[in-house]
Amino acid sequence: MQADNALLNINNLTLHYYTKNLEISAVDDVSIYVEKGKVLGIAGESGSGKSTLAKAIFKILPSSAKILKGEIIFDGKNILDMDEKTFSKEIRWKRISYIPQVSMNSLDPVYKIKYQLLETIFVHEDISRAEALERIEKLITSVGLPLEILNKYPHELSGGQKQRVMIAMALLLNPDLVIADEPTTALDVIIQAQIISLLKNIQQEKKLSMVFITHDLSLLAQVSDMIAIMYAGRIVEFGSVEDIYYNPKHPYTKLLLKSVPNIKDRKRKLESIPGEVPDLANPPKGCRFHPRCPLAQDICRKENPSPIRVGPNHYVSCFMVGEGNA
Ligand SMILES: Nc1ncnc2c1ncn2[C@@H]1O[C@H](COP(=O)(O)OP(=O)(O)OP(=O)(O)O)[C@@H](O)[C@H]1O
Repeated sequence: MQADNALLNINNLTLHYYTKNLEISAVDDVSIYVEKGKVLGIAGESGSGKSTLAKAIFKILPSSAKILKGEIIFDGKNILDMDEKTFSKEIRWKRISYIPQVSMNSLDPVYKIKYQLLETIFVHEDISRAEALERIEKLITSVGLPLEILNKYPHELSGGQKQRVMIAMALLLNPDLVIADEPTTALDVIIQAQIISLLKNIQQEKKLSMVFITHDLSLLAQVSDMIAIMYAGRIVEFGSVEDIYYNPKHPYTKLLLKSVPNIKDRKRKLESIPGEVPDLANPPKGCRFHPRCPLAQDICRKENPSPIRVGPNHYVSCFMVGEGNA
């Protein structure tokens, strides 16, 4: 699965967490790509491995995570082969940046915002303080914040303001790829809408590539060009926004769409997906969705379906696709 214009290619990535007594299969044989200047949205229920995937791309996985297989090719180089020193000097923040979940409290509580932003610039660039400050002030204004916040401590800011600071931080060194990991979860709906439209405007203006992670499928239609649907550590469907919304093929994607409110069709009854997300310390054999799948057959209980190409950029991992069912 490759695109001519891809900036990021993840190929067959498989990683496990090792805890005291458990081996958790958090990401299994994942292959996806992000094209230059495009947004890849990744959706899936809680615990499906979305954040783990984001952390793998930014190389901030905890030491309990081990990559067992696969590659993450960024601009032609496998970043998994890069040592930490090279990655932090050449790639992290400079070429790939990261907007974490609001709850991650990524700002240092003891420093004013200005110093945290200055520090990020000075670690990577040899420019004067005046030049750095000028860039910071421009960015803070462009993310809709007043300049006064530069002299404040993180605890003096609201959740929405902190997230705007994180967006400014992510753009500080002009990266090519931004990974946004549930950037608006925990914010109220109005602030959430403002942050999403800010991110989308910046992405288009700067022609950024972006990975946008959420469990909220209705958000993804607004921001994405391509969408990957993740289930229990695997990508079950990958395609353009139109493919996923108007021509979904995987039974899980179809059920997930039915569980999302639709503004145009308020009368439609929302359906919840029966059953539970599997325990990744002991995932089901075969297709991991088979215990909840209305179409499951014997083969689904035994074998793991590989992605099948069903359109120019549309892939589905399901044995029942092409069987007249999906
Ligand atoms: N540090 C860790 N140690 C052990 N297991 C972990 C760790 N982090 C995540 N996991 C497990 O890996 C699996 C994938 O988790 P992950 O957080 O990547 O999913 P997610 O889709 O991002 O969920 P959410 O939307 O709730 O953030 C889960 O089973 C989770 O319990």
